[in-house]
Amino acid sequence: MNGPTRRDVLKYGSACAIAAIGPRFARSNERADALDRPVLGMIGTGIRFQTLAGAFFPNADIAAICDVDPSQLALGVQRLQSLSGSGQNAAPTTCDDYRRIIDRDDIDAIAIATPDHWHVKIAIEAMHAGKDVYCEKPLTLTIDEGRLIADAVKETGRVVQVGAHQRSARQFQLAAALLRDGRVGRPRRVTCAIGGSPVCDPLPKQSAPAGMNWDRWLGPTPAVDYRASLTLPESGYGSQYPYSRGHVHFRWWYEYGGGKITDWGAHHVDIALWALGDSIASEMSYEVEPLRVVHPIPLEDGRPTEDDRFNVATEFHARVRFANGVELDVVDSSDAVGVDNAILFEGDQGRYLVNRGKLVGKPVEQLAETGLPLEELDGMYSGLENGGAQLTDQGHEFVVEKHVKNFLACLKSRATPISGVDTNRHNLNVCHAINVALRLGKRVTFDPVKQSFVDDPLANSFIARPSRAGYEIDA
Ligand SMILES: NC(=O)C1=CN([C@@H]2O[C@H](COP(=O)(O)OP(=O)(O)OC[C@H]3O[C@@H](n4cnc5c(N)ncnc54)[C@H](OP(=O)(O)O)[C@@H]3O)[C@@H](O)[C@H]2O)C=CC1
Ligand SMILES: O=C1CO[C@H](CO)[C@@H](O)[C@@H]1O
Repeated sequence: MNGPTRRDVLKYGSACAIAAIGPRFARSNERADALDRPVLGMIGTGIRFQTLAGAFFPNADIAAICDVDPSQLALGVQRLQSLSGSGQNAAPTTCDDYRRIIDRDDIDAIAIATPDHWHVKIAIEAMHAGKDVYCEKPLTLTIDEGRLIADAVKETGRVVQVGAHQRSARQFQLAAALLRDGRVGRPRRVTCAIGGSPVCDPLPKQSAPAGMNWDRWLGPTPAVDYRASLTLPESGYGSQYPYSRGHVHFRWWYEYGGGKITDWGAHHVDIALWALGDSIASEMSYEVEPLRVVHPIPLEDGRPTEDDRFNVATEFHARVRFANGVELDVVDSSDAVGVDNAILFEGDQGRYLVNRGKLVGKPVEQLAETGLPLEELDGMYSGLENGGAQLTDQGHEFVVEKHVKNFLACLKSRATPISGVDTNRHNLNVCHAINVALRLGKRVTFDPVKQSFVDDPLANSFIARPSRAGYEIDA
């Protein structure tokens, strides 16, 4: 069955426009075989969609796409058409309500590339509707969302891959394995340089872009006015869109994201903790000290006092101390590591550095003599391929497609993907704890077993957030 059912139409009425923009997919194969080429629905057709579509397209049938903004949806359709060339297999149905996708019986899995405040709600509802889920990073916006999504994975047995795709890149896998194999001795400190978050001038209130469903964009977050700059930013990710409380720049508002700390912490902090052994963030209490922090507006009890401009920390240096003595530093600047964006691993016998372009340092130079840390690579994830003598995977698209293929393989094997919910959510909680310490400007201690901050009611007020009426998780 393709497209909306009668039940869909009765349930959601005409408010959700479905536009069939071409011939639909015909599914001739049986379900088990179909997982060789699963049918996918993609939710959120912004910048990330462009890359994800390219990664999924050769490996799955993209049957439906969804976005709350018709102009984004049109870009999504264009992208699929250009991927298909001839137009064959590039005719998804389109809608502005993700429930139309997760209710479809012919869709096996969904990919979520919406802003962060929608991730967990859509993912949980999709799992309960029987879908496997590829969900972009950062998986959660709060610590409690991590618990909720982990429970949903247990209850439903669905496969979930988080889009923390650096785990699929050879150089990050090797970097983690080298630390685990003791190639720099006993780990002392890992430093993640991730760059600061941007600052903006006050943004005037405006009508939301024509056709955009602003209420649905806000979803579970408080109802507020749309705001956007009248000019384009000079540079930076998403600089083709004006600064706004909305498209792309949602990252720089605590209501919808966590600034660089979660936006890039979801990559580098995850890799750092993978190297340190994963359970480090799920079993041991850790203390977070905000060594340096600048917010663009005053905060009161960690909450922004103005609502007309970005509010996340623009400059920061946080130190996380684990009970085993290892330290994790998360910094905005390159001072500590010498390049803008990288992870520096330091042990009592040496150091090395990794980022998306390179893996360098003495233990890397010595690999020809010492050999690859094969046992450690095997232990990190059973599905990890031995990449031979290769040290890096170049090319963002190539790595994302590897990550997508790992997800698709797990749809068949039902194994946990390389970036599964349980490890990911605990690692991301370190980022959430850092943000709480930065927002409160004080040291906090997080107990991952109890999932709460120790003796700290104010810090604990950040563990969960209420959902706006009508946008609670429907499971
Ligand atoms: N793994 C990685 O390396 C990367 C991951 N990402 C992640 O991908 C996600 C999207 O980021 P990005 O593409 O840059 O952001 P964009 O704002 O470009 O894209 C998000 C899209 O989702 C739409 N949207 C918002 N709410 C909903 C909803 N309820 N249902 C359907 N669509 C919705 C937005 O509409 P509107 O146009 O109205 O805003 C927008 O078009 C983020 O979580 C980000 O962290 C991003 C880049 C790289
Ligand atoms: O990898 C990435 C590239 O930069 C983007 C903007 O900061 C991130 O969201 C993304 O995860």
